[in-house]
This record gives sequence, C-alpha cells and structure tokens, in this order.
Amino acid sequence: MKVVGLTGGIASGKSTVSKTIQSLNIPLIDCDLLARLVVEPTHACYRKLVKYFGTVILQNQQDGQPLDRYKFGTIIFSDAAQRRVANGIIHPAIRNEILKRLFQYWARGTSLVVVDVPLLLEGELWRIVSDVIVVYCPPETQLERIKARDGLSEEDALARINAQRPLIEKVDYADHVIYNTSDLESLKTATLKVMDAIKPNPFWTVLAYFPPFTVLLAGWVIAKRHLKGDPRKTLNSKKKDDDSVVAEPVSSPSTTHATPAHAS
Ligand SMILES: CC(C)(COP(=O)(O)OP(=O)(O)OC[C@H]1O[C@@H](n2cnc3c(N)ncnc32)[C@H](O)[C@@H]1O)[C@@H](O)C(=O)NCCC(=O)NCCS
Ligand SMILES: Nc1ncnc2c1ncn2[C@@H]1O[C@H](COP(=O)(O)OP(=O)(O)OP(=O)(O)O)[C@@H](O)[C@H]1O
Repeated sequence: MKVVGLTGGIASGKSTVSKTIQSLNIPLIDCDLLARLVVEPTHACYRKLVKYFGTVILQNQQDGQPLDRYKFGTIIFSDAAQRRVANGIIHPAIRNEILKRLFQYWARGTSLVVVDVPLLLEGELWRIVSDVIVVYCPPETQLERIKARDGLSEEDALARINAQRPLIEKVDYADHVIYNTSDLESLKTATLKVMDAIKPNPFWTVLAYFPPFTVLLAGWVIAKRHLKGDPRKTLNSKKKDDDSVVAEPVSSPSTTHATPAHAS
C-alpha cells in the first residue's frame, strides 16, 4: 500500500485538494478531522487539556462541554509554550488514530492512501510516506483566505500563519508541489496532474502483500526518506518555537511542480 503525505500551510488549499483526491475514490485520512475527534469530551485528551488549561477552553467554561475552538485557538496560536503543551497532548493521539486507520486500509488491500497532515514535516509521520505533496500559496494569499473563510481579524489570522513554519520552506522538501496561486479550476487540474504522477503500479501493489516484499518495500520507503534527510533539520528556518534544529534548504531535482497554467 502506497502512503502519500499531503501537507501545506494554514488555508493554503489542502482541504480543497483533498476533495479532488477523494473524488477519484482515493481514500484520504484527514488529520484536522481526527484532531476534532480526539478532543471530544469522552476522549482522554479532553481530560488532559482541561487539567492543564482549565475550563476556560470549554464552551460556557463548563466541564463536560465541548472545546471552545476559537478560545483554545487564540491561546495556542498566540503562545508558543502553550502550543507545545497542547501539541504534546493532542498529537500522539492523532498519530495513533492515523496508524490505526492506515492498518485498516492495508488489511482491506487498499493500493493508495493519502494522509492530509498540516504538520507532516514538523512531526514524525514524514518517515512513513513514500511521497510528500505540498500545497503552496504565498503568505498574503493565506492571510486573505483565512480572513474570508473564518471571519478572523488580521491579528488572529497572522497569529495562525506565524504559528507555522514559512510554507516556502516546505516546498524545498516536497516531492510534488501544487501551486495554488490561481483559481479553483487550475487547482483541480494541478491536483489531477500530481495524482497521475504518483498513482501506484498495480504490479508493486500486489507484490507488496507477499511478506518478503512487504518488508523490502517498507524498507525502501524508510530509506528513501532517510536519504532525503530529516525535514526538521534541513528546512531553512530561523529557530522557531516548535523546531529543534535548523539548516539550509534542500531541493530535489525529481520534484514535480504542478503550476496552474496562467499563474505567474
Ligand atoms: C486550535 C484548534 C482548536 C483551532 O480549531 P479551528 O477549528 O479554528 O481550526 P482547524 O482545526 O480547522 O485547524 C486549521 C489549521 O490550523 C493549523 N493548526 C492547527 N493546529 C495547529 C498547531 N498546533 N500548530 C500549527 N498549526 C496548527 C493547521 O494548518 C490546520 O489545518 C485546532 O486547530 C486544534 O485543536 N489544534 C491542535 C491540533 C493540531 O495540531 N492540529 C493540526 C495538526 S493535525
Ligand atoms: N484557488 C483558490 N481560489 C479561490 N479560493 C480558494 C482557492 N483555494 C482555496 N480557496 C479557498 O481558501 C480557503 C482555504 O482553503 P482550504 O480550506 O482548502 O485550505 P486548508 O489548507 O485546508 O486550510 P486549513 O489549514 O485551515 O485547514 C477555503 O475557503 C477555500 O475555498
């Protein structure tokens, strides 16, 4: 089973790209949806969050009520230390849910699964994907799209953009880049082009279910990522709060660039 990682920045167009991918009947695991699941009041993460942040992050500030997403977002997007704590509670739970779903797809004989993970390159999941797709648009477009979609103030929208690494750095690490700098139709065309480039070979898909080849192909994916390097070390970033090591960018000659026809 081929596992492809889809990432980008806030409001860069991942969900829109995801819809096109799903319209091709390709299974997709949406990390933002899982992030909602693991903070439901019945989940262990909810209790840990309330214990640390208090009921101030809950609707009506009442225990047992759902998370107040705007309030919680304002806290974690404006304070790196608080964000680290929240990530430390929520991310392991999301990772477990992703791995559980990947296993279920694998058991069903699925040939290709796309995992939409906004923080793919900041965490550990980049290690298990055979290809990394980055959806890019410039920060000023991100800003406009967040404000239009979520009705946020300029200050709130900027805090959300600045809570992430600059998107251009992720482009340097990508195997395939979808430039979302034009209209929605162009985005769809660019997405279809990339999906065509990564569609799995049926021969390898069948072979991968025979144990020696399962191990060999899994080893190949891990080795491929290892050779490309740890994105957290190689992305060109000033030391940011969520990062540990920084260095110069890398670019790969094998990267697919799907640019809209009339984008500049
Ligand atoms: C703070 C929350 C409640 C805000 O909810 P809201 O409905 O406004 O936004 P939504 O969940 O749709 O996220 C929108 C985008 O924000 C960005 N984002 C979300 N969390 C983070 C984070 N911890 N660090 C950086 N960017 C983030 C992502 O690009 C994401 O696609 C929510 O984002 C959340 O629970 N975040 C923590 C979990 C997480 O890290 N999710 C993203 C990775 S899977
Ligand atoms: N090419 C485009 N032209 C016009 N609007 C667009 C384009 N691409 C995306 N949008 C709009 O921008 C907003 C952000 O897109 P989308 O929700 O797909 O981004 P995202 O990366 O999934 O965001 P998030 O990280 O916040 O989940 C949406 O309202 C979407 O309809």
